[in-house]
Amino acid sequence: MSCRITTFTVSNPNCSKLWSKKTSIKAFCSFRSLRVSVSGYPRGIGNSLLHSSSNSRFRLAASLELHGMKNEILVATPPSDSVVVDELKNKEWEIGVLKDEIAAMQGIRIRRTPPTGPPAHYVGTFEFLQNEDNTPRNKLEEIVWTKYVEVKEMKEKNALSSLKKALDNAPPLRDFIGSLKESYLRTGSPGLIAEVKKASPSRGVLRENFHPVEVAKAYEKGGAACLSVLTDEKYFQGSFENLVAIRNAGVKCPLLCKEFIVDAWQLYYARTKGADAVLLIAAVLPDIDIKYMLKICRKIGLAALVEVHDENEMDRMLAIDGIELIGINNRNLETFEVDISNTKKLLEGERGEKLRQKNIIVVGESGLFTPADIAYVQEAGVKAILVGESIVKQEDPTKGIRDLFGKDISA
Ligand SMILES: O=C(O)c1ccccc1NCC(=O)[C@H](O)[C@H](O)COP(=O)(O)O
Repeated sequence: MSCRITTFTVSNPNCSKLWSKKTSIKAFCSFRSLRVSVSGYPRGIGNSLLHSSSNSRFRLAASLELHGMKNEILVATPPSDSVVVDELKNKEWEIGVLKDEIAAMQGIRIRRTPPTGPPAHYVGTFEFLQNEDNTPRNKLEEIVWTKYVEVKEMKEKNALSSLKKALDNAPPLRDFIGSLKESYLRTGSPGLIAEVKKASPSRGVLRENFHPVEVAKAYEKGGAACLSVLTDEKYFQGSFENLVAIRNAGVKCPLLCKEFIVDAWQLYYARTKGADAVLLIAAVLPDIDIKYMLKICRKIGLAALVEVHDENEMDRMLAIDGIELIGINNRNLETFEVDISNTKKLLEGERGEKLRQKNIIVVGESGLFTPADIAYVQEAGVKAILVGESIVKQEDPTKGIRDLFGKDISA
């Protein structure tokens, strides 16, 4: 597929002598990524604009027509010592775009990277100005794009090799799934994963005077089997400091690191910070990533809560071996619509049968406020629930748990 360049200017006088009237530019697209090649360029420099940039410095402004859309592109050639790094970044981005193509084939709508270029704040060889296709289509996609950049930066500060070494000193693992099962047997009600969550994109701030350790202790006192700790800062006002603080405060409930995992590096990071379990979202991760991440979780001892929201995601996860815990989210993370009948819908018929055959524990997630809600999802087949808003908002979260179940589940 080729693209037409409608205008270009060479704006750096230092390199203008390298250009002759004969110079022409072609742009090629593969998987919607862009390659620019230059002909009529002096010999020995090569005809790829990117590769030749190590020998000269110049800027090229071009307006490209791509898929019938105008894209304003600024190609800024950096000093030669950063060319390799930038080319690697571009390659990484191209791989991300390719992965998105594969994910789309599995019905995944969330794109991991902006399709027409790296995010606007990305500074590399290509700097694409914002256009419609480069804007996240919904909040979940925005969170994922932000997380992708965030994780890249974190990885630069904490190499995987150091994280692997740090695993030796990580706090001892607690049995996340075992605790849910034990609670279900003991209380006859779904085991509670109580969420330590200050705010959310759909509900804003849920608890003004938020003291994560106090909330965690109150949940434990109220009979929670496990805790879910939000670690995302930008959208949930959570943090890894909260996770560490709760762990260090002597809370015994196993901890789920509630994070948007887009890279296996995050699994190691979560473990070094004291997590016993992680969340893998099927709407975000293609099957190949889920399988790979499950393998790593097993290797480092983390339990994995695999979250689905619709039939397609449930069927994809039922086809993957080794999943022990599936969460059905009643909240659509693209629209924020909450409907607890989603849990029932996904547990009906063959799907429910298959889940039972595979001994998978199902967790009902989001939008649970009353004993009637708990009874409804339990009747549908869940043996555990994940609850945030209805209990974190209560002045006394211990009492919040009692009110939610309509009974004391602590004894
Ligand atoms: O809660 C949100 O607004 C949200 C937005 C985007 C992605 C994820 C989001 N929430 C994660 C959850 O699903 C909930 O925190 C969790 O299931 C508890 O739900 P709730 O009891 O309704 O607070």
